[in-house]
Amino acid sequence: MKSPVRVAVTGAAGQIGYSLVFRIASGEMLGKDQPVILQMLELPMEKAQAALKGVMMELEDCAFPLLVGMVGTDDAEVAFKDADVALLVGARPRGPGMERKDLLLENAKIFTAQGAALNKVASRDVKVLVVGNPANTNAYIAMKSAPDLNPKNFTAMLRLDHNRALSQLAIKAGVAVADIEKLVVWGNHSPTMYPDYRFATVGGSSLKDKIGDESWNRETFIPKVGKRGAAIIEARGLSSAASAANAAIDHLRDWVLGTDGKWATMGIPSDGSYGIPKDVMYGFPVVCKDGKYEIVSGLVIDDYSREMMNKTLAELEEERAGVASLLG
Ligand SMILES: NC(=O)c1ccc[n+]([C@@H]2O[C@H](COP(=O)([O-])OP(=O)(O)OC[C@H]3O[C@@H](n4cnc5c(N)ncnc54)[C@H](O)[C@@H]3O)[C@@H](O)[C@H]2O)c1
Ligand SMILES: O=C(O)C[C@H](O)C(=O)O
Repeated sequence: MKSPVRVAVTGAAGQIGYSLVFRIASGEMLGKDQPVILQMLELPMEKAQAALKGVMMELEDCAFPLLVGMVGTDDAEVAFKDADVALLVGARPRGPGMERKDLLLENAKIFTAQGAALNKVASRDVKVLVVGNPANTNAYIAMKSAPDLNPKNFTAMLRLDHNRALSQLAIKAGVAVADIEKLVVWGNHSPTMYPDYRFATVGGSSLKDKIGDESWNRETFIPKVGKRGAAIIEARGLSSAASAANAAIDHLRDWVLGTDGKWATMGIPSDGSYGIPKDVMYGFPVVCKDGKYEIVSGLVIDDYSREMMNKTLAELEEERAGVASLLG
């Protein structure tokens, strides 16, 4: 029996949390042979704590063999104590008519405090995924608030965008999602993101050539993926939850267990690759192995792609400037 992994989840009683914690406890994220201890954080308000208690009762009622411990708390230092994995989901979601960046200052304070708590009590190898919006900038804030942890331990969720793009491409090309490889979504988790299938293959040949429709790429595909979150809010009256939880599971599973040479998209602090300034939390194509990610290098960036990558970069830099005063 492997020793248990401590998984912290913030906002565990929220919509995404409710779709997420049961799948973590069932072994879908870290493997069917990996015991887990769930350390769940919720706001100190009575209603949030009562809801968390209810989630924990349901977790108990599932009798998951891999769930060997549970903590429910309103104290970040308790939730993050010795955490090997931390999913930072808890934040205010946007409603109809709002952009993700409207949440910037409101949510920034949460991630400053949580970054500091991770810095203080989490495992030195903790793998952090920020889901709460604006996810890239929140991840940047948490990273900067945890000076004793390796910045590479902090990531932002672009995987939902990656998965959305995969499905749209599969539908357009009439192929199976599972047969598409080498897709990337560059930049920010916002409508400026750049889903890029220039390198994508299906059964080893070019997906771009198979689709052969550049105006669909620019006028339909890119905006559709970029605005999918808003379309879900419009349709459901609530932001995406099950698909977001699913993407979080995919992101961490790939990071921990590896991608077997395949590409995934992760929001990570730039190392300067592709002209993206160091430390900007940006969506890159990565390959994961042995619990580490590496940026896929050597991709040719054409003029249109450069323009798109710069546009999403400019937005991230603007968001970063907007929270600079909080980072001291
Ligand atoms: N990156 C992505 O792809 C993606 C996708 C979907 C949603 N999101 C974002 O995820 C976040 C959560 O969405 P949701 O639909 O689950 O929202 P929700 O309101 O249903 O749940 C959020 C939960 O977090 C809790 N919470 C708020 N502040 C907290 C704090 N400081 N500490 C601990 N818990 C806290 C709330 O009590 C609530 O239970 C939102 O910011 C949303 O915009 C991101
Ligand atoms: O769009 C949102 O506000 C929620 C989430 O980021 C999404 O992409 O579905």
